[in-house]
This record gives sequence, structure tokens and C-alpha cells, in this order.
Amino acid sequence: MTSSLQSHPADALPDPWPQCMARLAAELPQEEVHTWLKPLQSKPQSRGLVLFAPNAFVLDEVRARYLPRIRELLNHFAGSPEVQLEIGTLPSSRPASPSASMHRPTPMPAAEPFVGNMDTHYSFDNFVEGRSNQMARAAAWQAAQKPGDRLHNPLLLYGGTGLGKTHLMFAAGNEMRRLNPGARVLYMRSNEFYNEFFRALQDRTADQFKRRFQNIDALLLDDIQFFAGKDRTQEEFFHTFNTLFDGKQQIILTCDRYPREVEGLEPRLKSRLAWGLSVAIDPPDFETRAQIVLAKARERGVQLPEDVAFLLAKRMHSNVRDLEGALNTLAARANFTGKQITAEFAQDTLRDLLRAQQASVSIPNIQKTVADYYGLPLRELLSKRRTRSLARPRQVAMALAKELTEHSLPEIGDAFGGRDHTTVLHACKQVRNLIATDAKLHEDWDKLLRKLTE
Ligand SMILES: Nc1ncnc2c1ncn2[C@@H]1O[C@H](COP(=O)(O)OP(=O)(O)OP(=O)(O)O)[C@@H](O)[C@H]1O
Repeated sequence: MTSSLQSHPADALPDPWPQCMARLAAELPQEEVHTWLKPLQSKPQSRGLVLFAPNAFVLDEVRARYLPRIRELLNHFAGSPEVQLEIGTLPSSRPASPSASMHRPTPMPAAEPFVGNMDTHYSFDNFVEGRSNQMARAAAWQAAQKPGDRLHNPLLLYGGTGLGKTHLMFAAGNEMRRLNPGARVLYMRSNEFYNEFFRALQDRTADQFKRRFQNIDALLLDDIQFFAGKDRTQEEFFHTFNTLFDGKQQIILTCDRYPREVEGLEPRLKSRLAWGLSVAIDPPDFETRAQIVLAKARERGVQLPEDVAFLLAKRMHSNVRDLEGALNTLAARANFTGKQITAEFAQDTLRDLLRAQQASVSIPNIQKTVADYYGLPLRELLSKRRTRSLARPRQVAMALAKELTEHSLPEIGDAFGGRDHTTVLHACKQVRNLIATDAKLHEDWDKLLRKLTE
């Protein structure tokens, strides 16, 4: 694209992009912001700015979906709507030349026979899809269908613990091997990469270490936040990454948050991680949690009545691993005692666990968290005033109390300044409808859920 914007030393100009981003982040669902907008890098110009997208995929989406709004915001914050979209990274973070950055160890002896290490249990079939993970699932599926394609190489899956990132990563690797049984897919945890690299340095077998990555078709590297602050390992991984990327070998990575937010990761590595596709996995909603626990029970041959699945899904919202742990405990005790799993049996067996989950989410805690989130005094949230700026946050707080606690509608009404139970019911319905239709409220809901349950 040719520039109609006047070039200027970027350092000297104020960058309106952070303000635009803050506004976009408040307007759009978090998934969209992370996937399409956060990978952009900005370079202010004397009028407007240039936005660098890491690849054509991001560029096309930004152009099609967000450009008009970006122009409006730029006009508002910088007095000019001029924006130019380009593929690439900021000139300062671009490597000097691809060959200079590769540091290929040469010459290298032939690679050793490949030993696969996939956990074949994890598949797309036994991954339950819901609103919180459908983009991540689709991206992993695509990567498995066309490994190495620039649209999703590297593929980065990020999100909190126990939400299915490793599961999807293995599912993609297993699918690659189903489609191409000879595919050499290597799975590694980041701490293994670190340990093996250091052992290789000590034993003077670094070449052997590097050879592991030669001739593989895909590398699945789990939990790359572990590299934070480990400069030497990052440097080695940087070279490994370049070699794989240049060879069009698929790279799939997971991280516990968006990598730009991981302190101690080198900027050049962060920039490379954004070259492909980064997708968030959020905590599953109630329906998905219930479906997951039922699917896990079926898989293990455990007779789990639906009401018990709903009980677990309702009371355990933090992550899927804990949910699975609760199911395992129930199954083990049922097996041991020869009893059927019923709601009573579950309440009894998981008493302490459920109580611990419950204790962390109380109505006062929800009220305070919601008031802080919307910047309202708590007494206003609980007051009788019905202005819109108070009514909506109050409805959200009531709906959260219904979702996250065992209190009845009248109890919730009482806790919100003595309101009738029909008011609480109306709030719950209203919020449920708005989550489906209003992107901003949807995002508020997800953020509040996370604050209250993590
Ligand atoms: N949507 C889902 N469908 C089925 N199982 C799921 C789903 N999400 C998570 N799980 C299960 O939850 C457990 C934890 O998932 P996983 O290990 O993939 O989490 P993670 O996001 O990689 O966590 P960590 O960051 O702690 O490594 C696994 O047993 C996985 O099968």
C-alpha cells in the first residue's frame, strides 16, 4: 500500500493509538480485541497513523470490521481520521535480515529417528465446544488441516489455567497425524525445553538438542510464559522458532495470558508470536460446564444424573480441571462404597470443596466487585434510585448473585435493598438477553465472572 500520510520521526509524535485501543476494548468483546486489535502496532504520523498488522489475515479482518470505527476514534483523539494499514512490524523491531536472525547451526549431522510423544487421548471429538472456546477450537482445527499455513502459523492459544489449551493443542497434533500418519509432531512443555537446553549446554550436546527440531513437521510448545526472564532460553527458542517458521513447519504455542502482557518476554519474541493467529480461551459458561462434566462422565463410564452435573456446573466455575477433579472424586467414592451418585451423595462427598467454592463468592463480595467495576459507590448500587446508570449494574449484580450463589430470589432481593423476588427474576432474564445481544455487556459479564471466580 502506498502511503498518503506524511512520514515524520515517530518518537516525536504523540501516539493516539493507546487511547483508541482503550475505547475499542471497552466497546468490543475481549476475544475480538485480543485476536484482531492487540496484535496491531502503531506508528504515529504527522496526520493520523500507520497500523502494522502481523499478517494478511489480521489486516483483512481489521479493514473489513473495524476500520470505520478506528477512523472515527482517531478523528476524535487526534483530529485526523487518516489511517493506513500495512503488513509487518514496526521498523525497529524488524530483524536485520531473515538469514542474519536464523543462526542455523551449520553444518549439522543428520537428524536422529523421530520419537513421537503425542497424548492421543485428546481429540476434537472429546472437546466440548461453547461460546468461550469456539474460536480457539476453530483455529486449532484449521491449523491441523493446513499445517504451516501462514494464516495460523504460529497459532497461539492463551487463557487461564485448566481451560483446555493443552487439550486443543494435542487435538490439533493428533488430527495432523490422522490426516498424515507420517507427520512428525513434537510436544514439549516450556520447562522441558528449558531443562533440556541447559543440560545440553552443560554436556556440550547443544547440536544434538537443536537436531531434535530438525525435520519435524510441527512443534507444540506448552506454557511459554515459563520463558519469562530466562534470556538464554528465549534466545535459543527464538532461533528454533525462526528455523521452523522459515521451513513452514507448524508451531502451536500456549500461554496463560496474552504474550504482550507477559513481563520478561523479549519484545522480538513477542512480536514473532503475533505473526500468526492468537486466540483466547475464556472460562466456560454454565451450560458448557454442564456439558463438559456430562461428557467426561460418559467417557469414563460413570453414571452421572443430570441434576448432579448441573449442581457441579453451578457451584464450580473456576476451571474445567477442578470440575473434572470433582467428578473423579465422586466416581472413586461411588466405586468404593458401591453407592449410586445422587445429588445428596455429591453434596456429602464434596462438602468441603463445594463450601470452599461457595465461600469465595458471597452476595456482599459480588456487590462490592460490581460497584468497583462500574465505579459506583456501593450504597448507590443498593439504593432505590432507578437511573439507568445504576439500574443496569444493579441488574448485573443480581444476575451474578443468582448465577454464583445458592441464595433464593427473595434472599437476593432482600440483599439488594429489600427488592421483590420478581425484580430479581426480571433482572436475570434481562441480563441473559443482553449478554446475547450487547457486546459491551457481554464483556462486562465475562470480566466480572472472572474477577469473582479466579
Ligand atoms: N471444552 C472442553 N471439553 C472437554 N474437556 C475440556 C474442555 N476444556 C478443558 N477440558 C479438560 O480440562 C482439563 C484441563 O485442560 P488443559 O490441561 O487443556 O488446560 P490448560 O488450559 O492447558 O491449563 P494449564 O494452563 O494449567 O496448562 C483437561 O482434562 C481437558 O480435557
